[in-house]
Amino acid sequence: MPNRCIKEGDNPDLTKERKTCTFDTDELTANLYGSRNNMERRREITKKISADPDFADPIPHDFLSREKCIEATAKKTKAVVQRGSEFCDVTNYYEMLHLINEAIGIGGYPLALHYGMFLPALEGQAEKELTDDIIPRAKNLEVIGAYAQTEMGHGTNLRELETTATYDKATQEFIINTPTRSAMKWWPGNLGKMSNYAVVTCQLFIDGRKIGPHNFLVQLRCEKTHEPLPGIIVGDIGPKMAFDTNDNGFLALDNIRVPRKNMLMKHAKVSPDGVYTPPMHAKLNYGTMVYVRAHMLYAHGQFLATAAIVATRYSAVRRQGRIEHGVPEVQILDYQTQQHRIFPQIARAYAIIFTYMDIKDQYDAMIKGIAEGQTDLLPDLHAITSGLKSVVTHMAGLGIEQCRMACGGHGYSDASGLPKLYGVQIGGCTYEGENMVMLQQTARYLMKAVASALQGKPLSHSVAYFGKKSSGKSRIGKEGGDIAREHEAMLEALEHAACRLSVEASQMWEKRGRGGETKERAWNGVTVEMNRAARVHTRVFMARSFHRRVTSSPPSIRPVLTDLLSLYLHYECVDMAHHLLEDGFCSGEQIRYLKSRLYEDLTTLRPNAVSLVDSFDQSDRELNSVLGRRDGNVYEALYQWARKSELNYTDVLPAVQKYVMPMMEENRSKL
Ligand SMILES: CCCCCCCC/C=C\C/C=C/C(=O)SCCNC(=O)CCNC(=O)[C@H](O)C(C)(C)COP(=O)(O)OP(=O)(O)OC[C@H]1O[C@@H](n2cnc3c(N)ncnc32)[C@H](O)[C@@H]1OP(=O)(O)O
Ligand SMILES: Cc1cc2nc3c(=O)[nH]c(=O)nc-3n(C[C@H](O)[C@H](O)[C@H](O)COP(=O)(O)OP(=O)(O)OC[C@H]3O[C@@H](n4cnc5c(N)ncnc54)[C@H](O)[C@@H]3O)c2cc1C
Repeated sequence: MPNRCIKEGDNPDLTKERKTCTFDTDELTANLYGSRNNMERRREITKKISADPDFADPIPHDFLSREKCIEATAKKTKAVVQRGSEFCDVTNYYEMLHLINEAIGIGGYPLALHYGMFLPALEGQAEKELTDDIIPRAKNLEVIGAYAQTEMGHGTNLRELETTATYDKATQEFIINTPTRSAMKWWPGNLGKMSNYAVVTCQLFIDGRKIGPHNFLVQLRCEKTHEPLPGIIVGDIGPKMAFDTNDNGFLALDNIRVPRKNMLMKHAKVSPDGVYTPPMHAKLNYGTMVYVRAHMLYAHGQFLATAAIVATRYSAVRRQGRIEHGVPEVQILDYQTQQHRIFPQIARAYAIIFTYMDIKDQYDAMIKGIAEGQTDLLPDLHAITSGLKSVVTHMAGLGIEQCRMACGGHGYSDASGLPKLYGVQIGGCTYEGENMVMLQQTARYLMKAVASALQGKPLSHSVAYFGKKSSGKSRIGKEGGDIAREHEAMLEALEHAACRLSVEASQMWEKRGRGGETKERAWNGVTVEMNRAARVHTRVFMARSFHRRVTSSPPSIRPVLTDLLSLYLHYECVDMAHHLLEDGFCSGEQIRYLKSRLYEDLTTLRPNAVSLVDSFDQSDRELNSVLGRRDGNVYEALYQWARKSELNYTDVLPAVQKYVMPMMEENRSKL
């Protein structure tokens, strides 16, 4: 079967892997990106960018200072903006996303938050009077914006943000102020140096009454000189774990006046005479976060895919050790432990991307509903995206780390691309709401679902399975080799576990309440269990999404996807075996059966492993990894990469000349 990656001059082990492919890689790629046309468009963009001198990196960013990286990235950003339409349809979200990944990379760029949050906030929350003015200018990049919500002292607990916006009826303006050091905005991406505007989240005060967090458009810098405006202190928060090319910033505002229309008033409003009208749903002001949580699933699925590509290809190329005496050294991909480390990451990357597709459909339906005055889809979507954001970022982080370690010593080198990838990706556990906090949002929703299920009330989409009657005993291992029924048995077992954990957490919560604790204190005594239930529920949602996509996939790729789904479900069930065993729903024998099936899956997938990762269709530019390169010619490339280290510009380093050589000389002369 064709694997389109095969080319002459490639590492022979990789070519051999590609020849064992049992499916058409292009079919799978097209399925993953929605259509053949989308796949072709991605490839055209890659080809054009790779050949364009404006996007060439004579020195890899690994060897540049942060300032030099930012300069190189800003230059490329300008080229993308000015010449974007030469490469792609700039109005197409996915084409633009691909263009930016190819042209710039993942470490941040001056417009990341402008496009990722500033514009979405204005489009989703501002009303016409404001949008008519600012959105065309923002889209035209006459101005650049950030989303400034988090403060030094508060990020999670939005209710306690300290920045104030006080309405002045006399002038019909808001006065925006940073009252304390801890009230300084801290962390917002692209706020420090790039943006001249920001959407700033403030506590709204009218007539001395605190109303709660609302968003305001504030100009930060002069449009001509880019100098901060009077009363505004703004800068970069300094080096951090990754996102080197993003100027995450700080901001203090000294009683800055903005006109009334600068409040984002699509949902909540303040009239000229200071009358406040609440939004039709209390949390519509938090809509930008729901948007990002939904869309970041795609990015994190792709991050995990990158790591899986690197680890799989490298493991096919690297030969070390023997499985039996007297035979040549084996590809490390033949070790069962290596397969067990890497293959679940391949499956999880597919699962995350497929889940994103479902969530995107739900998100679009929710937005349509809001436009028609209905918010009924919001609570379910908020609950499931809070859980998915948390589970996916954590899963992807663990997966990338496994892939990095699976590359041995070279995985520790920046040449692999994996340390940087991990640094960027793992930020997702924190931003858009710290994971432990967001899981509690899901858990709250589960508690309501438990109550509804007990009362026989209707259940919404993500928790509909709470209404199913459990069979009491799992059917795992009893389906006589019928793979579709085996999949269903595993899904049923996971649903049973999620439902049981939710009910038990609810009972623990109630029990503490009956013991005299307030609801809130009792909640804090059971949050570990609450979050556990939320995680399992979220993993059920992902498993169902994956299952749905596989069973509806074209017949040509369904067999390989079914193998991948088998591995995914067996792995998930073994990973959550304790939840399946705890109440006797599954027996020890059934868990042993799942493990043996998982080991069979590793062997089944082995011939298709490289082709499955090739199907993610990430280019060498996107991978940015010497170990993961498509042609597999790793060792020569590794040496050429190291030669570019600034330590190798001279054979004798100035530091050695200045300190180390004299020290050795002194020691020699002492003898
Ligand atoms: C587009 C592509 C994406 C690319 C990604 C670009 C990468 C760039 C990298 C980084 C960007 C990072 C940006 C940021 O981090 S911006 C800052 C993000 N900050 C947060 O996420 C803060 C997290 N905190 C919160 O969201 C909230 O404070 C809270 C939800 C934790 C708690 O809020 P609170 O007001 O205290 O509410 P309650 O818990 O009491 O809940 C009340 C009620 O409201 C419901 N609810 C809460 N939030 C929402 C929501 N967003 N939508 C709908 N409903 C919501 C909640 O469920 C409760 O419901 P109830 O039980 O029925 O009462
Ligand atoms: C790379 C990056 C980019 C960012 N970009 C932006 C941006 O563009 N705009 C912006 O406004 N912000 C941005 N942020 C800030 C980010 O949104 C916050 O850091 C994040 O929401 C977490 O909030 P926090 O820092 O207040 O964490 P904290 O809430 O202080 O978390 C610290 C610990 O306390 C725990 N904790 C806190 N509350 C609870 C609770 N109720 N129950 C149990 N445990 C709790 C947490 O679980 C965690 O373990 C960014 C952050 C990063 C790292």
